[in-house]
Amino acid sequence: MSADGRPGLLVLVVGPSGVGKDTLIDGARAALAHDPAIVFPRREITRPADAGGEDHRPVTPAEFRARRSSNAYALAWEAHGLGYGVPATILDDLDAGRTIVVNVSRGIIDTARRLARVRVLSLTVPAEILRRRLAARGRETVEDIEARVARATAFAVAGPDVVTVVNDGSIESALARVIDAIRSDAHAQGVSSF
Ligand SMILES: Nc1ncnc2c1ncn2[C@@H]1O[C@H](COP(=O)(O)OP(=O)(O)OP(=O)(O)O)[C@@H](O)[C@H]1O
Ligand SMILES: O=P(O)(O)OC[C@H]1O[C@H](OP(=O)(O)O)[C@H](O)[C@@H]1O
Repeated sequence: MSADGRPGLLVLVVGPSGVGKDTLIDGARAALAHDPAIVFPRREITRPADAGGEDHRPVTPAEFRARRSSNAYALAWEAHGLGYGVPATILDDLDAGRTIVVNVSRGIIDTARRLARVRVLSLTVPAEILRRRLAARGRETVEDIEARVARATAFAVAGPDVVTVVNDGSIESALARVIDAIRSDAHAQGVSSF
């Protein structure tokens, strides 16, 4: 149980843009769909619904600001010129002892640690692979891709609750590691490379 008494577990999937967070979360969601104790919340983002990528709830910048100030988000941040919010309903799930799995900015890890017991899944790959993956994904312009690669090293992710997964091999091998880390309730630690 966390210091604030919430019995659930908050699994934060973090890492630079293009590292594979959404891909691995999608795979884990499909593999764990039978388990009602594991929740994959839908993020709210100031990005059009048809931009590609995850199934998010699109909000306007004004709506994002209003919802953020009325505490509709348990976690909220801005990155890449966009606003992101994780709905406050995750707090009810954490109170009920569920496991939440969500893609968040590396910048809000400490804030999340004050909400509940946290396990950080820190995904990494070398910058050249990031650039190649972002270009192949095709959602951003060349300028945006360079800005995202530059941001890759903007944060240090550290702590006893961090599990590092190097996603430079097959998606399947990284997914197996991610699913293990979501399911195992003991605090796993260390680095796995595939
Ligand atoms: N192990 C892998 N091998 C090859 N390609 C991969 C691997 N993991 C992810 N990819 C590909 O890399 C691209 C980026 O992955 P994804 O969109 O999941 O990254 P992300 O971390 O969620 O990025 P962002 O933060 O920008 O949303 C996708 O096209 C995905 O298919
Ligand atoms: O660099 P940091 O702050 O860790 O990550 C910032 C954001 O980058 C990605 O955004 P997107 O889904 O590509 O728009 C992640 O989802 C995260 O919200």
